[in-house]
Amino acid sequence: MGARRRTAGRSRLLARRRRGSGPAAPDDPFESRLPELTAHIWHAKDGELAETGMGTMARRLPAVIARAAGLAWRASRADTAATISLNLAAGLFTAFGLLATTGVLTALFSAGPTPDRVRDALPSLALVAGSVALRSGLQAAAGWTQARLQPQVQRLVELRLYEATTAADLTALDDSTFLDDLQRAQTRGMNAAPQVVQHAVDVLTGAVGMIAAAGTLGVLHPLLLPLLLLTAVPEGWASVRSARMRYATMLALVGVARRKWILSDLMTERRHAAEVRSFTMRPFLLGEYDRFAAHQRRVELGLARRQTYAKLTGDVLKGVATAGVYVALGLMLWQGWVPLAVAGTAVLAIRSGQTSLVNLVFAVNQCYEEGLYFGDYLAFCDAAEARVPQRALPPPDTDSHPALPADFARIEVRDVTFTYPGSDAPSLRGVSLELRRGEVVALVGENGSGKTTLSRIMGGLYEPDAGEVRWDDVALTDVLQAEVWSRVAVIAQEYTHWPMTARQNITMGRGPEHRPGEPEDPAVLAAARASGAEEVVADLARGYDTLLDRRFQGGAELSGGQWQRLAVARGFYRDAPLLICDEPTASLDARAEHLLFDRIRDHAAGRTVLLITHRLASVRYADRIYVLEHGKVIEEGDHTTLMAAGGLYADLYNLQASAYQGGDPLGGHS
Ligand SMILES: Nc1ncnc2c1ncn2[C@@H]1O[C@H](COP(=O)(O)OP(=O)(O)OP(=O)(O)O)[C@@H](O)[C@H]1O
Repeated sequence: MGARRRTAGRSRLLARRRRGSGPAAPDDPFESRLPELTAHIWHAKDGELAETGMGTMARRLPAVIARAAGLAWRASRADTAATISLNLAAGLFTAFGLLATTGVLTALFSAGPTPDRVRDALPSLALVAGSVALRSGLQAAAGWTQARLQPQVQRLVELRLYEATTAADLTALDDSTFLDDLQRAQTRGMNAAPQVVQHAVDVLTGAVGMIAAAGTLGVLHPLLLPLLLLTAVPEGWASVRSARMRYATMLALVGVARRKWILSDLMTERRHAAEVRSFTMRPFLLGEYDRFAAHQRRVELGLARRQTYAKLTGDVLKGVATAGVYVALGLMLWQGWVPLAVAGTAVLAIRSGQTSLVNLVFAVNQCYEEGLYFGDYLAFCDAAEARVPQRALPPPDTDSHPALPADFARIEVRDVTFTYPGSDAPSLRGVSLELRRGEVVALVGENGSGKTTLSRIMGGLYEPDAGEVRWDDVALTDVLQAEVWSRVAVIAQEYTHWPMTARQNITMGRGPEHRPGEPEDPAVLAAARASGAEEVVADLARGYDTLLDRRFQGGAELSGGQWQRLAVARGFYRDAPLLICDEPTASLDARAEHLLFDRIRDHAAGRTVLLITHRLASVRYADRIYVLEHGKVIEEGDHTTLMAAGGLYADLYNLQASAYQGGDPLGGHS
């Protein structure tokens, strides 16, 4: 008794601990220390599916099939037409074979000596054999064309999505709804497309098989038709019920499955590997994973049990229905409504129709499910295409868009205002500035003041909500995007570590193709020398041909500063009249940083540079400095003027200078 009370007390204590920071209950995977998760894209449609009845499905199915057919038609007209006609022809021969069977049975069941009866049956038997062989050949050919269709459909849907996402306005990719829809379309919807086509063809095959069997029965005797339905309904019911149970179970396991994905990502991805080890996360992660996996196993074992019951019930009902059919057939024979040969053929037709109906019901279910995800994909593509700016498209006639002037005198930012989608406050409010040709102009300001946003507007990545950027008298928003991007080189604050060779990381797919053994492109060498990437490449095993990604064999990994030198080389290589450098030295060592600013000044000869940096020692030589605060220009002038003004720039500059001179940075002026 006392022991039981102690145990109960301990359980309460454990439960309290679990509610706090202790380990969660092994049998309750939802009492976890991981954050609560929303429904995952992979299962986003399960709820909708679980609640949709067969009637609704049947009503909505034609639209899904029409979309699948349209897609297949665009992917390959020949294969689509062949798939449909081969399936129809196979159905025709199924019916023909069944009808010919009556001839065989009639001959066999007629009076007379057996050899004569067999001889009489031979022509019909040849017809049956011929139609079975033809049907098999047609079905095999249909399978082949169907298999050919799959990769063509896949290619079409992938291309459409990537064409839209790479051309969509950059602000679309700042929009969380757009990103959610993209993820769902990419990870689930895109794969659903070939599945929908496959299941739509299965629906067609099942329907054709059903119609063939039903047609045969109708020809034999109209009363036989309801018998087909009677036997097929229980099995169809069991298969749909079992599929529904699977969906309901998947739905119940959404949270668990998603957590398992997250945990498996944490345990296998290279980017987490060092922290998993240094923070000794292994037992925690493995323990969490095991609890979720154990729960999932329990639920799935329960599902297997219930599915077996459903199948058993279906089988019993099917047995009862089949017995009913035989009784009905016996009665019809007894009454002389059908001859014995027709009854024999009817049994075969009913069996064939039964299989087709079960396949049909299953295909309808699958087609509908994949159709929901495919609908997501289509909706996303439409939305993404609507967000492709006119200026991204190739011009219908070249005169409709002006070119940027080759020898501009100045670039002017006039009264620019910009708010990110979904943000309440504007990131830029009436910003105006000017860059004369050949100048180095610096943008300075505290974190979040709007420097990167402004540089993106000047680089033609965002369009301002109000105001404009002009190159002499040409407004940037009138020019084709590709033209703007080719005239502006950007060394971005956040740049991509392209999983490509060192050379490709500099040329970015431009310039002459490099063949093995050929001398290096002088432009690549010059950009690498100016940026300091030359030393990085010299240390690589295969020089410019080294693949910069450890995930591939022979791939190399670079340090943060080494990557930054390559990113700078990329900007220098693109010989554009305007160079935007957004924090180009954040990861560089002191010597590399000093050298880089010198080289940016050299590079500027004849070009215009917009330099964004927090290293104020490097901006003192800029021709003009603009100071941003909360999206507004609050100061402008050269270093001397701004220092004399004693405003924010002077404060920030003195703060940095005093830190180097050993003064008290918090005191400001030492
Ligand atoms: N993609 C985005 N979506 C919504 N808001 C954004 C986005 N990018 C930046 N912002 C907001 O816009 C404001 C300006 O950001 P921006 O990156 O231009 O500042 P910054 O001056 O370059 O800062 P830092 O010195 O830290 O690089 C910030 O308030 C930031 O939160």
